[in-house]
Amino acid sequence: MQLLSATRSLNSQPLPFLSFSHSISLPLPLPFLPNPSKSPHFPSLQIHCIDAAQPFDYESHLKTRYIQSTSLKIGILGFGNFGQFLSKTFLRHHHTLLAHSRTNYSDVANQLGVSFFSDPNDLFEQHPDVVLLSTSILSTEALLQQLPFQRLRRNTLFVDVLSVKEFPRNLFLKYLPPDFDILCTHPMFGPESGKDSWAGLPFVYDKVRIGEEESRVRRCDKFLDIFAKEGCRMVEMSCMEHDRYAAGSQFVTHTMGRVLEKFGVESSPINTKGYETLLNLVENTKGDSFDLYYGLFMYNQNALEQLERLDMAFESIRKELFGRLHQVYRKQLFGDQEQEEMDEKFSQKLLGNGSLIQPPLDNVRQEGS
Ligand SMILES: O=C(O)C(=O)C[C@]1(C(=O)O)C=C[C@@H](O)C=C1
Repeated sequence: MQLLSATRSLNSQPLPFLSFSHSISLPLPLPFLPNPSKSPHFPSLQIHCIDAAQPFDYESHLKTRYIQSTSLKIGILGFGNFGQFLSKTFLRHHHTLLAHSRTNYSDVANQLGVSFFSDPNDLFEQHPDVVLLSTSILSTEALLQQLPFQRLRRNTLFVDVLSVKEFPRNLFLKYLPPDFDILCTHPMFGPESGKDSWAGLPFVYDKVRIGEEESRVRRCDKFLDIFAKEGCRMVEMSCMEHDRYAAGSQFVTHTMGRVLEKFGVESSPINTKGYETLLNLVENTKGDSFDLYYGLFMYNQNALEQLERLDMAFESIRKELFGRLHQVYRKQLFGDQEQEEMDEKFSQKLLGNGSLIQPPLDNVRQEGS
């Protein structure tokens, strides 16, 4: 079947959804195109015929319609490393992005195809569907206190991607107008761990407050879909549960990374695989700001307990090591019988008050000398 298309000559726009092709004379009437000889608006319209152009155009038309129906206007507050990292993927999913940050990131934003606003008033006047907080944990409350919510549409969806969850949840509930929807999320990855792919990486979310209207439910789902389509492992859990798990995993990871950095691990010519893992851990933790680490500690109520557990675990390991060492010395000095008695006493002491028993090395040496 021969299908029709049209082009207009220089200085004019191509007609929407019509393709270019080679010219052939037209025996058919064209009810949907203006007659070039009669129309003053299309002075030099040329009519062309092509094969099989229409299905292609129809497809692209459908695609455009699909993108329009699934695309969101997302305003990102905080356009540092993490905000930029997320934007790249959001853009691939054809969402429209607006950004605001204290620092002027207009050049980076331009390069990415994101509209940058140095004033949040201007961004909010664009009426984003979603406002995404990608701020540091420490600056979040100060920012929320200053935002001109009145410039937004009445039921805007607020989302955060902070590494702690109860804290932003409570701030949202405190500062956002009651009509706004709230989705708290935590992508358990970042610019380093998610640089090649997000496939299989956990994405935690809690629909804290989503209105019942279909459009609001759909808007939230469209946002979550970005991560689902990237292959993330979608984990719905309460903010409280998240913080409990994250203190025992992410916070402990960052702590160990920082401890080892202070300790001064260095590559050697005979690195084991395990040691390389430690070196990588230090590298990864170094890449994250101390503000992030401090935020993980200060704004997750489970973090202190985990720090204390780490301390206790370290002491316990020391005790185990020095306990054995002590046994070896006693055995050398007093033989097996004495050793058995000592073993019993020693383990009772350990179990008793759990306090650290200093290795009696000096005593042993003195006794032996
Ligand atoms: O990939 C990175 O760059 C990260 O540091 C990601 C990392 C982490 O691994 O702790 C840091 C912050 C986010 O909350 C999630 C994960």
